[in-house]
Amino acid sequence: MSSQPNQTFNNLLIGSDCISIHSHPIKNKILCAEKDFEPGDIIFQEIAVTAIKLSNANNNDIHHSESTIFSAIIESLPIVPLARNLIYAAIHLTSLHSSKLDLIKCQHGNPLDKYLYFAPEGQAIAALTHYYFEIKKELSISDLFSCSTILDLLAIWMTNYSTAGSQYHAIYYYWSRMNHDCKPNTHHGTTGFTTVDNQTMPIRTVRAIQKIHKGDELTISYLVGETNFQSTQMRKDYLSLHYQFTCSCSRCSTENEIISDALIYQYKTLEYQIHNNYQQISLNDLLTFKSKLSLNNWLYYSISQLICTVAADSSVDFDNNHYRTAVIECALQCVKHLRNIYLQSPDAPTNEYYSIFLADKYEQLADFLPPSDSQKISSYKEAIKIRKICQGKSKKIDNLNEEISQVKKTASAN
Ligand SMILES: C[S@@+](CC[C@H](N)C(=O)[O-])C[C@H]1O[C@@H](n2cnc3c(N)ncnc32)[C@H](O)[C@@H]1O
Repeated sequence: MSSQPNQTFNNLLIGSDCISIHSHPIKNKILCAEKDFEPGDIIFQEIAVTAIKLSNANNNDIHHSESTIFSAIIESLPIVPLARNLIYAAIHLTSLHSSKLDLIKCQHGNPLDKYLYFAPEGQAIAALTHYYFEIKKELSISDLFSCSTILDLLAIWMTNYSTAGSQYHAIYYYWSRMNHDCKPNTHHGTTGFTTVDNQTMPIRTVRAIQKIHKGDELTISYLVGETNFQSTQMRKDYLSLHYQFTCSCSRCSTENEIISDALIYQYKTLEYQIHNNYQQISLNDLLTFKSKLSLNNWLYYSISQLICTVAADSSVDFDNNHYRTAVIECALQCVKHLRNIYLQSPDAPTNEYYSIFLADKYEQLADFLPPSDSQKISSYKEAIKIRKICQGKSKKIDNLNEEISQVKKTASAN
């Protein structure tokens, strides 16, 4: 099921001349950059083609939620959101206007067969198949939708959707064309919602996290949390199981596998040492390790957390002042690097999670810096700025302002 819609579709808010879709012999379609980008640049911003609201109660976006058979299936499924969401997605797809369906049909979908062996996805698919004719009758689903059509659409949905905030799953015309790389060159996030035809639609923003040249493929990481820190083989197994491809990115290539796995091992060792015995970590180890991380944001983010932990632990007897200053400096560099990537534009944080993390870290590190260090004030200011941008999510702003004036007084007295 791969065709191109014949009408022009443009849900891009930013970047219509920055990206293009191309064919690829292995990956099917790929998204490419039409110009150069620096880390932190917005590449494109897009409104979803369609989205479903996931909460079971008061689900206005699912028109057919009163259906008895539909509710019965949902109730009979295991209490696993994924299984329920699949049924919601299937029913949602049959309620879409044909022009939207055409847009979705041109996306790539991996076969669903493999899911039949897994719970809960398999149970959802089996329940849908089993009850399909009753559902169809009860919901007056058009004859255009046979059970196999629905399963094809569901395959596309599962291969291409993304969560948007905590309540929505959505499909995007451009974003859903982005392939995986274990060392991706972009970062993405839901940066707002808008209303289209009385439906809530998420807005997705994609930013560069590496230098990108015109013609480069734009990639994201499909790995979640801890999978980023697994060995090459484990990452490959995960991607093959969930997305049905064998990863051949630079981090997974044969030449880099050993280096990549050694880095992960080093990271794990460092994490263990930091949580168990600070004194064993030499500053050199820390700095050398940090210098290797520049291209992987997940590691960068995690190492920032670890280094901040070292800097923050007041129980550590930092006899060696030089060590302490260097650890704080190292942590500040990490935090600044992350700030440049995730909050490049000073008035538009892309991701609340990172914003709060960064504001907290700036504040924490400022606490540790001596009053004579000019970075103390600038770090507090950075924390305040980020929190203010987050629309006053922090209650600490006033305290911080007071603290800054105190610090200024102390610094000028020195
Ligand atoms: C969200 S879609 C990405 C766009 C897709 N290539 C297309 O043609 O529509 C995800 C699917 O693309 C393919 N894919 C993604 N990353 C890949 C990679 N690094 N190598 C090979 N195939 C990949 C897999 O089939 C995966 O299930």
